Amino acid sequence: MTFIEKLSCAWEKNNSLVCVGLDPDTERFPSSLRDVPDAIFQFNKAIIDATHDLVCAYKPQIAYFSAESAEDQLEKTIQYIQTEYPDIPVILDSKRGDIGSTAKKYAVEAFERYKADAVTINPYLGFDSAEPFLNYKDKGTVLLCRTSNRGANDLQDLDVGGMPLYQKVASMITEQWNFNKNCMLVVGATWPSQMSEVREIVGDMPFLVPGVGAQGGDIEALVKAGQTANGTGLIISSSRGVIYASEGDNFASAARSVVVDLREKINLHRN
Ligand SMILES: O=C(O)c1cc(=O)[nH]c(=O)n1[C@@H]1O[C@H](COP(=O)(O)O)[C@@H](O)[C@H]1O
Repeated sequence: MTFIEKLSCAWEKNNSLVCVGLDPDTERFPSSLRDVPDAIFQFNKAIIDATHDLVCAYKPQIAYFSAESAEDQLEKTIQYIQTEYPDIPVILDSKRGDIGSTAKKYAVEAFERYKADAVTINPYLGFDSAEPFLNYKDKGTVLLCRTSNRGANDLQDLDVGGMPLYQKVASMITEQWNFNKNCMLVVGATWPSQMSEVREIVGDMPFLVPGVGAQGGDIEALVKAGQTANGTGLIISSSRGVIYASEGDNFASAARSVVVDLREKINLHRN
């Protein structure tokens, strides 16, 4: 099964466009997890067990693991999802981007070491930097297009021959990079009008949409701007707003409540 097929099944099975971002910051863990040797894995496991029937994907962010020398707990987290909840795809957020020879190794890291179903990458080194990822036909490659942060417009809006750079990125990926139909784009929830412009360019290509919750993206606006005709096409990701809904021992049940609410708010505006 390809990544896109797995994602489509998860959208349908859980009636959900919600992705939970796993950005485990040990300083925000409840005191009961403070001196536990595999605390990061235990934290993630509790969040995953509490939300697996409500989501279409999980997105672990690699920096939260590597900063703590805890790559083994990233491997364990991905393996746990794939064993216990094999219908839910895992998007590794590592935003890699380098010359082809190095990119090959990054692709091996994402798809063979971590066995992620999809990975985020940075397209700004051009096609040869993305190709090693795109050649994994059954895996997904998520390319930065219009990021959610305030500084997104510093470079991504620059005029490149009559159109902003993010639109050029969107059309180049659609026309030239998507030969295995495994590309997706990051389009931040905080930019609904840019999101509808990108949707016009790319047809039904799925968007990874970070920026709801802690970054304040407007759910109604983004769903209306980004969904496809059949009410899907979006992987709407929230990390801090979900996983730190409570910093006490009830963090997992608090996370579940937030995801229930988020899924409902999103579904209200789907076609
Ligand atoms: O690729 C991403 O996931 C990403 C792209 C983007 O434009 N903005 C963005 O916030 N992200 C990631 O999405 C997550 C957002 O976290 P919260 O703001 O806590 O929901 C972080 O892991 C970011 O690294």
